[in-house]
Amino acid sequence: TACSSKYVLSQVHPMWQGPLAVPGGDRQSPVDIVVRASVFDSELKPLVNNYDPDTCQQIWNNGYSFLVEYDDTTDKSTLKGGPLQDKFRLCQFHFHWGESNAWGSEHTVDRKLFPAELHLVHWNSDKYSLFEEAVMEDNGLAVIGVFLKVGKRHEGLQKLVDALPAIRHKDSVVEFNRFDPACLLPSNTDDYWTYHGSLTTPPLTESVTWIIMKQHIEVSHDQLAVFRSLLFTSAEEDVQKSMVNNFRVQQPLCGRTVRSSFS
Ligand SMILES: N/C(=N\S(N)(=O)=O)N1CCCC1
Ligand SMILES: [Zn+2]
Repeated sequence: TACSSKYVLSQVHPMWQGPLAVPGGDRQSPVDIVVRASVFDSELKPLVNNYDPDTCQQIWNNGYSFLVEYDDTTDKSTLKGGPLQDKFRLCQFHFHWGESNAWGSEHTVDRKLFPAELHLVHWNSDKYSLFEEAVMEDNGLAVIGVFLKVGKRHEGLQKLVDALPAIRHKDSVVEFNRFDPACLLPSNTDDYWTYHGSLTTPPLTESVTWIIMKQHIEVSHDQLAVFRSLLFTSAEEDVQKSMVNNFRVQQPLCGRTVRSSFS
């Protein structure tokens, strides 16, 4: 099976040229969270997010998603608690979404797909001094996943949506300041699932402690439509391609246990 081979060839993904061999390959992401198979762990603590809006630096289109990047040269925007033993620094957040509201998330809950998923990427600053180091280590990264549903307009998201037309093309970047990513978290961050997995885009390294929020956030149809107005392609390319369906196919659990912080 895909779990036993030393090198698993991840599915040929339309966004990346050709199959990608992944070292190990038995703790890949994303996965389907089977609620009835998740194990309640009373040792799991509440998350402690401490984000400083002043560390927000820029928003840019990297040709796969759009990223909001934070200054991670000091411990100003941090995550600790939850399943984590160390302190982690926020370096960026980004989203994955579909061409329609029927799909778009990377993780699923009992096979339920959401129209989009937010990822807040942090790296272990107690153990490493750079993201590039941490990304290679099995306790190097922590990513918070939040599901998006279509409903009422998200006021906090609108500032970000208004910046997107300026970064329509791949490699475009604009300055973006004073954005507090905590406004994108659901009201309840005590209830989450957690498991050990990987990055869902290259380098696909198996260095991520995933923390998936049970409670989703709501954004409006129009806000999501602006995500879909972004392009995978740079301004120079003659064929423009809409940035949609930028999610990875689900990966085998390979015997991993998904724990829950709630019963
Ligand atoms: N794939 C990633 N994050 S994700 N989708 O696994 O959260 N990243 C690639 C390099 C920096 C973050
Ligand atoms: Zn992601």
